[in-house]
Amino acid sequence: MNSELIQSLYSEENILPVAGVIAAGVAAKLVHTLLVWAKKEKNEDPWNKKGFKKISVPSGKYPYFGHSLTMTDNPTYKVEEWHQECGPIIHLTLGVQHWVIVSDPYIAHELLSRNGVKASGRQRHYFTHEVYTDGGKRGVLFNNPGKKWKNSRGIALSILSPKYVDRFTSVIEEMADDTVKVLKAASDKEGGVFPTPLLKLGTFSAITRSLFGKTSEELGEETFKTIIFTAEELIRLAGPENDMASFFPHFSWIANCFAEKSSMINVVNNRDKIYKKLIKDAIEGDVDCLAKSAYALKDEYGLSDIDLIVIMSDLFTAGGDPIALSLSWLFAVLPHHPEIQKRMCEEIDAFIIKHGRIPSFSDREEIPYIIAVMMENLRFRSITNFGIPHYATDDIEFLGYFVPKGTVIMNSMHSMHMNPEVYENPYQFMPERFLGSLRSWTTLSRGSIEERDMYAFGWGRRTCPGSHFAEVEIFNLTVRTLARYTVEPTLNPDGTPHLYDWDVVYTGLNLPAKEYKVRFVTRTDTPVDIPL
Ligand code: HEM
Repeated sequence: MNSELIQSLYSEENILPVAGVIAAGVAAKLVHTLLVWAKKEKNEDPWNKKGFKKISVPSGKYPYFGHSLTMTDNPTYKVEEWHQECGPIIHLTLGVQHWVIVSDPYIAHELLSRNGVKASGRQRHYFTHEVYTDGGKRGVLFNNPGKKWKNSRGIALSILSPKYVDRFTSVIEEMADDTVKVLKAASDKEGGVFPTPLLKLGTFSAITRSLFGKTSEELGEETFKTIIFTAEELIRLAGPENDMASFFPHFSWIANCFAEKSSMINVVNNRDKIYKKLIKDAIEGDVDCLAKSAYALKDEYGLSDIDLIVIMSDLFTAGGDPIALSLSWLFAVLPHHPEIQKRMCEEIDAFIIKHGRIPSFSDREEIPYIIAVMMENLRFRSITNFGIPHYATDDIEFLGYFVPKGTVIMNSMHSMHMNPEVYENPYQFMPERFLGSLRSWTTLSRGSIEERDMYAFGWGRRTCPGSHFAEVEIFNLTVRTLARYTVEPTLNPDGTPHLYDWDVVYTGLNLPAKEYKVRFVTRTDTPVDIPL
């Protein structure tokens, strides 16, 4: 939550404008608003329904503004604190919105998966609902469940399934090599590199190649930049800061002054123009790509050209950032654990000695330690705060609790992955905890709760459809880096290592690593030379 904006809603400057008459009017409206709200609060309290357990309300709740004034700029840590105070299920209020947040996987499963029919909505947000999905009519990411969403998600699940994605194995491997090459060159040039931006370019390029048959170079700098900018703007505009009226509807007149309506319209216009051309070029071109497959399925799923545009934009937007952020966390963590890195390199070397080549994704069972490190990395640094919030489209009764219709339901991803009831020594990076767990991320995230041991891909009917693509990309970039290089701390002027602390930057939906630098150092102990 943007605390400056919230503070400004509270500030005298905003609440009592200078002109006396306006001030009186505003004050009267404010009093009226608070009276109406107080009366409503008193009359109806579904949160204290008889016969149900009460969901704990953390400290720091103020009249009307609820917890919004105590929610810090980094809600991940604040929510973790609140879970420590109140337990694994908490009830926050932010203005008129009620949020239930869960840090226990079994409770999340009961609420979000077993009650999936009622708990799989997306909240009405001015930008995502009215503008981006054209009134809730299109796409996968922000659309509400219904026939259109089911069919859009059906197409996404089909084209992102192993059957389709594995057609691009060699392309994804080649593109991973390109990214590794760029990282190494940047590291050599400056004596260290902050990998996130280059990883983003690499993964966005792999996605455009798989979706539309064109790499970033083939698309041209201008178009590639516009796609990335559009995706990043979209994520920014989808944040709660841009929907203050739905938190504080009585103050929508102030919130409207802050709303960036023209940016919202621009983003959607850009989206339509770019993706229309990308899809057209893809279906007319000779190169195999996922947009072509989606186009071929379009009629069967009863979807129009504009539906396809929104689906493609959803996939690009949801897919690029998390892969790069997760890899960036891995490269931030590895220099702190040379013993882990050594074991990863030894495993890759043993595979290369046996097979004479770098492992492919289909060889994953032969390199179980690397698979365990990738899992531990997703657990140790969740790349989203709360996944994508769900919304109760009906009243839900579960495990003796009652969650009223209209509640925003979230899984506190970080708190869940750091829950000591679930993971031993959760603050330690310990890949061993996942050794022996060789199931793919897709099987894991869609499997039974008893079999799940990592929760990064969300819940129930809305589970991430891109988990296979993500796993293949992260696998290839990890293996193809460590087959040639180790990830080392940068050096201080006196030659001593400079290890960066790892910390997060809060950016709304995602949790990237704060800027750090590492060196990619050529290994001298590889069994054979694997040129790039
Ligand atoms: C490490 C990488 C990734 C992580 C951790 C991740 C995580 C998530 C999470 C937590 C959700 C929300 C699930 C929920 O609402 O319960 C989600 C949704 C989604 N993800 Fe991913 N994701 C990743 C990569 C990808 C990729 C590569 C793609 C596509 C190419 C993708 C496409 C989507 C889409 C379209 C949705 C919306 C699904 C819906 O609302 O029904 N994701 N992802």
